[in-house]
Amino acid sequence: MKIALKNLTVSYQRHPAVHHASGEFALGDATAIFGPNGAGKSTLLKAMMGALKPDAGSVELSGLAVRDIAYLPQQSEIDRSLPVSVTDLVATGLWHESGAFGRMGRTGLARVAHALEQVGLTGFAARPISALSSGQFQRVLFARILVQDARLILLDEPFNAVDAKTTFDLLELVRQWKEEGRTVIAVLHDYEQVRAYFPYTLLMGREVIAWGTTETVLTDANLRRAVDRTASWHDKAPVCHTDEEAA
Ligand SMILES: Nc1ncnc2c1ncn2[C@@H]1O[C@H](COP(=O)(O)OP(=O)(O)OP(=O)(O)O)[C@@H](O)[C@H]1O
Repeated sequence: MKIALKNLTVSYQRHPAVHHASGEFALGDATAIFGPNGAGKSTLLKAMMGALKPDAGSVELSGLAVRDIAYLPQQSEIDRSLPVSVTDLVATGLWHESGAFGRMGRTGLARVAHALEQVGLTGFAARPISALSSGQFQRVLFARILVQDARLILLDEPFNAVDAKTTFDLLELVRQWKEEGRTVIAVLHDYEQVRAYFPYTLLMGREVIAWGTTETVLTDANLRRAVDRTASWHDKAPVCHTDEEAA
């Protein structure tokens, strides 16, 4: 198995948001993607799960099938007005086993119930998702990841608008996933969370500013460079002429 970026450039209207990123993620461990607003962190995650097509370069996910990848978008990107229950939503994590419109058997129901128990939401199974608080909804999304049983877990700002207790409980799940040998890659803004739970960090500033162990990456000098690089890349940055075009 290998999870790597190879000279990856991802653009919006050909203006690069992630520029020539290369490197390899630590397998069976947790890596934080860190950097200022607009540094290209979400764009990178979306490219990794295949929602955005690279302009150049590639994401190498060898040894992983689509079903092995779980992706949690930012809460602001999820429509919570859908008339579905907590159980319905968590059960969508089983789609690769039951099919998109397949019936969930007794085992599936038991797995959903167990996942809800693990995230502290026993008793919430029948609630509509529209009636949950932000923190409860985030617990439901983590339960969905639990039933999906993915080997690669991509999380985009999973603790935004989530209280301290919920954040702590969900970070403990990240710790559990690491112990189970899963690879976790999360966009985070909280320095302390990164230092406590994420042994590796990829620091972005539209480009890779630094990538390695968290203590070597999160230095004042690197953080300053990430801010400077991001600020100098405004949205009218020149169209990226890729290496292929130049050749
Ligand atoms: N759908 C889009 N269309 C055009 N430009 C976009 C789009 N999404 C992001 N961008 C631009 O790409 C750049 C990187 O955005 P991205 O969301 O990846 O950054 P980020 O590091 O995740 O930021 P934040 O911490 O604020 O979430 C930003 O300058 C943004 O303006």
